[in-house]
Amino acid sequence: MKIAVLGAGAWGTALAISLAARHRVTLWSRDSAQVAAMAAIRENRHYLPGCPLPEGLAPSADFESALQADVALVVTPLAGLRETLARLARAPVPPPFLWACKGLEAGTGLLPHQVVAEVGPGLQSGVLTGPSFAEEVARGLPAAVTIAAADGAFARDIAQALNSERLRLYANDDLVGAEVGGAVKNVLAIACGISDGLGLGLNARAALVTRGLAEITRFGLALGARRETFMGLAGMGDLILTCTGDLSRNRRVGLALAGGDALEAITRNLGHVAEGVSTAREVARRARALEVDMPITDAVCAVLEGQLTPAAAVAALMAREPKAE
Ligand SMILES: NC(=O)C1=CN([C@@H]2O[C@H](COP(=O)(O)OP(=O)(O)OC[C@H]3O[C@@H](n4cnc5c(N)ncnc54)[C@H](O)[C@@H]3O)[C@@H](O)[C@H]2O)C=CC1
Ligand SMILES: O=C(CO)COP(=O)(O)O
Repeated sequence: MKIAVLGAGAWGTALAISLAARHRVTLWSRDSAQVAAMAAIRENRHYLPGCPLPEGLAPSADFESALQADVALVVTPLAGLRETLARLARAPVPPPFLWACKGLEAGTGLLPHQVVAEVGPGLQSGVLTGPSFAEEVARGLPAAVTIAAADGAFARDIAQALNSERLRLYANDDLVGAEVGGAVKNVLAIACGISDGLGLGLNARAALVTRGLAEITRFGLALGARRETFMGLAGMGDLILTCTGDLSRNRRVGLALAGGDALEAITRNLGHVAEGVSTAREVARRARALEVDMPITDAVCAVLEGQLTPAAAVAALMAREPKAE
């Protein structure tokens, strides 16, 4: 197959490396200097250092040529999804596509498939999501993720076509559930980073992961998701990975907040996107409108907005009235 990966950050590069073992892959970046450097040194030194680009992977700054493919993967941060899709939709023959960004769009609070419905209507598409740190996928370590699409047959076909012995792909037709799992786990990873950074222990972390899953589930059900999706890779799988794995940028944001660093400096020094930072506010806003109770998300928002210190946010969570589980 010919595959276009649109977006050459850590995750786009890792997916391109993994897929290039069996397919011809073009890795598009909007930054032509980055493309020239990747072509010369066969490595994406800023976003994924130490992971060689294999032969079947061609870096490119030519969006239109890259799109002459059987399938495209949009792997920009969520903030770039709308403009990238608008360009894709203008192609003479737009290919079917997957997006791999996680979150709710800043300002609109839309899930990615709702952005897709506004800019890329009528095209076959779905989300690729689940527990998958870029560095591990690029090194060829085993991972399993989900492709979810409203059209379950499309999800199954594309999962079959892209599946490999390194990256196992499951299919799902619960698009909303898959997206909610991937979006909200980043907010909860910030919470776990805060808790671990404050030295609150393993019991506290297990409580946050478990009650966090309850928040994800309540929010997802209110948006029309299926409960069982949250027990799968896109739900519990990604939540556990991101809340406990130090490769997570969102978790690292929480750790640094607990250490007293300012949010602006943390995100500047990270060198990568941490989607939970902007998604937290959007989840809290939509949850309020839906009358869904999300106390951990609210506490993360209060810390991110500087209304509470990390320690005060934990104290506020623990001071809540006992309730039925
Ligand atoms: N890194 C990981 O392990 C994983 C990341 N993701 C998700 O994938 C998405 C991308 O993440 P990363 O690649 O890790 O981010 P990153 O911060 O490593 O790289 C982002 C890349 O996107 C480019 N970019 C930014 N805005 C753009 C735009 N408007 N148009 C085109 N390119 C643009 C940047 O120049 C950069 O190359 C995020 O939504 C993230 O949550 C999902 C699974 C795993
Ligand atoms: O989504 C991810 C793993 O599945 C990556 O998480 P971070 O963006 O927190 O690094």
